[in-house]
Amino acid sequence: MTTDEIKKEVTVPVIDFKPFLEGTAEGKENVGKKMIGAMRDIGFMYIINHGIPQSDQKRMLEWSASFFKLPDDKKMLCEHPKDGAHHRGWSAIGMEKVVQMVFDRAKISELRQHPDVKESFDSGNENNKECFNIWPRDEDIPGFREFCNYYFKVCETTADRLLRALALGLNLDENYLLKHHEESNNQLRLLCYPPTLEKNLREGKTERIAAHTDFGTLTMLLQDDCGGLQVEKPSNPGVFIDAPVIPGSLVINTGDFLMRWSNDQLKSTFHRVTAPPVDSRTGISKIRYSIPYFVSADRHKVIDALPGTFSEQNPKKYEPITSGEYLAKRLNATY
Ligand SMILES: O=C(O)CCC(=O)C(=O)O
Ligand SMILES: [Fe+2]
Repeated sequence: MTTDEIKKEVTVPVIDFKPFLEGTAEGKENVGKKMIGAMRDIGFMYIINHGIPQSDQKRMLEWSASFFKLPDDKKMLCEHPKDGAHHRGWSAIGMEKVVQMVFDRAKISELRQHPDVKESFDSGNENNKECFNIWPRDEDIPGFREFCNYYFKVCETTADRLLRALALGLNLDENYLLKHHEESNNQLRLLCYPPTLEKNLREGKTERIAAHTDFGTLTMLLQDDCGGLQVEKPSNPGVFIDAPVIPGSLVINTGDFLMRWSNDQLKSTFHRVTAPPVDSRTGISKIRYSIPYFVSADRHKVIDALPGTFSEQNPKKYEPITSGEYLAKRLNATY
């Protein structure tokens, strides 16, 4: 498929990353400008020709399916800690409720009465001793840990390239954003949404993932062919458009931290997962697998509004902050 053919079908822009990978100064800057344009307009984009082999994407989805098919007693051995800040390991259905900017305990409990119908498994940088990974036993799923770590690294390389493109698109030094992403604080999340009654999803009686924004710098999402991802129209709050599956692509979206860092010039947009656009004959939406990779900045480096995002007419809106301070506040409200 070419970008022109895809453009007719979708509203979230499709950006071809190939010119960046080819490496000419002009090609790299053009891609960066398009990405920044998408982040300013809608906060979401598809990236095609991002450099992650489709065979790796396919294998990661297969490993994810194998993991979620393990019996619960095996998955319990790598259970996500109760401490909300340690985002590693397996979360059973109903453990997590995505809660948007609510910090009041009573209110969070109330919202959790309608849990998101999903299971997840989180892993991160294998060398991080503080926020260590929590794996299933190797004998229960041999090769899983190795492949997750491999795919994590592949995503890391791609994330670094995206950050370089974005810096160029902002007329900054190519390494400007990378210098804030040296610790690899990223998170690989395997998600499994079990078969669910479409009627309940459409009527909002159950949620796959409720409308939310992501916390960090940016998210790179791989989705299987189920569908159901929707993105809020910035021009029309409350109205969501479908972000249909484009095989082999990555869906990239701005996170809240980058929005703040850009003095709100780049949008972190609400998105959710609901029933796929087309009704099935059974009335039951098939299982959905998706794999977001959350890119986060170094925890202890202070950020202030990016150069070029503020002026006398458009002053800085926020105090300087570290990513650690910012994320701690957000994560504690989710778990
Ligand atoms: O499952 C999806 O496609 C979306 C996941 C998502 O938005 C998230 O985990 O933040
Ligand atoms: Fe998200």
